[in-house]
Amino acid sequence: MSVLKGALSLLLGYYSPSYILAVIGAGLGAIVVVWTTNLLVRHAWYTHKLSCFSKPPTHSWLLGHLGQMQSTEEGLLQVDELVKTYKHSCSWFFGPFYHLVRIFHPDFVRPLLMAPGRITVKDELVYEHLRPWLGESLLISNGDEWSRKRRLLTPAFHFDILKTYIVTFNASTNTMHEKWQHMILNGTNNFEMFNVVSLMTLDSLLKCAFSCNSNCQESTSEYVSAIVELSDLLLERRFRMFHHWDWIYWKTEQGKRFKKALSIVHGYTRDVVQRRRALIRQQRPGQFSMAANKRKDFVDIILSAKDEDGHGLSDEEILAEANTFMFAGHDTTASAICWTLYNLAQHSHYQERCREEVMELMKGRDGQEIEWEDLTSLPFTTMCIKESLRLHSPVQAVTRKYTQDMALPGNRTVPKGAICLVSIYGTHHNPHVWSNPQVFDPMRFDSANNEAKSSSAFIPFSAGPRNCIGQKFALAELKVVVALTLLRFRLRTGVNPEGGPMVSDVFPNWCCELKAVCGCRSNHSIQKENNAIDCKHVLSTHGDADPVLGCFQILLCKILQIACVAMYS
Ligand code: HEM
Repeated sequence: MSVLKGALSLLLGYYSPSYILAVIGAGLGAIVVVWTTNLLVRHAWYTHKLSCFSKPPTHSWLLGHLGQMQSTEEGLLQVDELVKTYKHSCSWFFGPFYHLVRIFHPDFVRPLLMAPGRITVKDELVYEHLRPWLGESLLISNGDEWSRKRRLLTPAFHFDILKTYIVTFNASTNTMHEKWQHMILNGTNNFEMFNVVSLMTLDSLLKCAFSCNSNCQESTSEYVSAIVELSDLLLERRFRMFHHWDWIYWKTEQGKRFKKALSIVHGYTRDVVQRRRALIRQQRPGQFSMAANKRKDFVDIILSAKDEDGHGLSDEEILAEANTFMFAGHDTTASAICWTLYNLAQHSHYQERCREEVMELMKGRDGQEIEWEDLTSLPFTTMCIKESLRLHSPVQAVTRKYTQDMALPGNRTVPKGAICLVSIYGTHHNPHVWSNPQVFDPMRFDSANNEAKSSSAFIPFSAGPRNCIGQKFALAELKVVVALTLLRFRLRTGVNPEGGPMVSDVFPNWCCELKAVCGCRSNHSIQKENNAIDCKHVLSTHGDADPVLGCFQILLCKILQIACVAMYS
């Protein structure tokens, strides 16, 4: 500061203030001119390079499609129109700043998603806001750092580990169903299903990640509330233009709330990791099995992971991965569960067929526990889950950049550095790929059907080296929750108590009429006509109860997509 003052007084001794101001003004002007020229040259370069892609009409040559992409339901309907017109891809630009290629056909998706991890980069525009929460985690990192982490984390999602989580999925679902049951018995027949299911998936993840019984489904947990708050705030930030700049965001009320929730979440995870690390230090070398009677959780496994050189992850890295596990796993799975239940409520014949499949599986068993081996014995239910993931994919798009030019069919090239937006929603709704794409038809996934055969046509978990590491975890949980729900409850779309449309095409606020189904098949029959049930048992483990009609509202608009926004889908 004193140097600056000294220089200023020296200058003032030689030159008049107006002369100095003029020089500063000229300097600033020159910077603006250089910056603008650079921007316009870059804009012209990308416009030229991307001319091999069709371009939907723009507002102007400079502003392009700015303001045309919407983050709402209309935005998704717009994608439906886009895929009808452009078949596989098109180029977009937001002013002279961002140029992107939107991809929605398997032939174009494949080369991009299957490209080696070392040339694939997650672009900052979409993923940067996750960094304060997730740090340099698997989801965000790139290049060698990403491939080292992927190698170290893959064992945590091995079948042998996932098998042990099935008990947890059953237990968390039972807790949720007990809640539904109590609500029905207490005459509360309207509730928002997404929040309830979301708490259930958080409950499961906390048990699988940290062996933590948070009881978050029954009582409020500071940690879980903070995660929900962070998810909501992230979504909100995407839609407020000025909040994209950190130096503005951290000064806003939302930014302060974000920081507060962040300190709760990080404090909790750090505490778990440090305590577990201390426990390992206390044990003799080679003794790392935690306690023989304790099931290994996610933190145990990543604490013991070592690369070829014998190096493991640091505490900060483990913290980042544990936070990512919670972030990436809860809303996505909750959304997939809710959509599946919604689609089955809409199509009672499919619902009944799934229920019969589950009941057949459970025939003659004492309890109502779905086991690991059962997951392959629910073929039709699995087809319904997959069809839900196609029609309503929880993550609607992923974005990528590449460190080299990428060749696409028809002699097209995506220049290095351009943003590629792979629209999962667009690919799943593309009429050139799927016949009657808006129709819920589980038979598409019948093994005799060729429609879903192209692996890049069905990509709810993305594909290639950077696909979802948690997909088998998610599918296992989905099957357990859907199977147990159908075993115990009958779902039917009901009447919206607030009036207005029952359901919209993309993000439904739907009301579900809920009836209990008797689980103890051996003693009771279930009358199928008119959804009436003549059995007094509801959950065989929870005593007698009158099956009461229930109605609850589901709000799915709040789905937080992993690191991608509907805005770009
Ligand atoms: C139905 C549920 C789920 C869906 C639809 C889903 C979807 C996806 C998608 C589309 C990606 C790619 C994101 C991108 O490229 O930007 C992804 C990545 C990822 N997912 Fe999932 N996911 C689900 C559940 C889970 C669960 C349960 C976990 C963890 C327990 C998880 C952990 C991850 C991680 C760590 C990545 C980053 C992988 C990498 O970059 O190497 N996901 N997920």
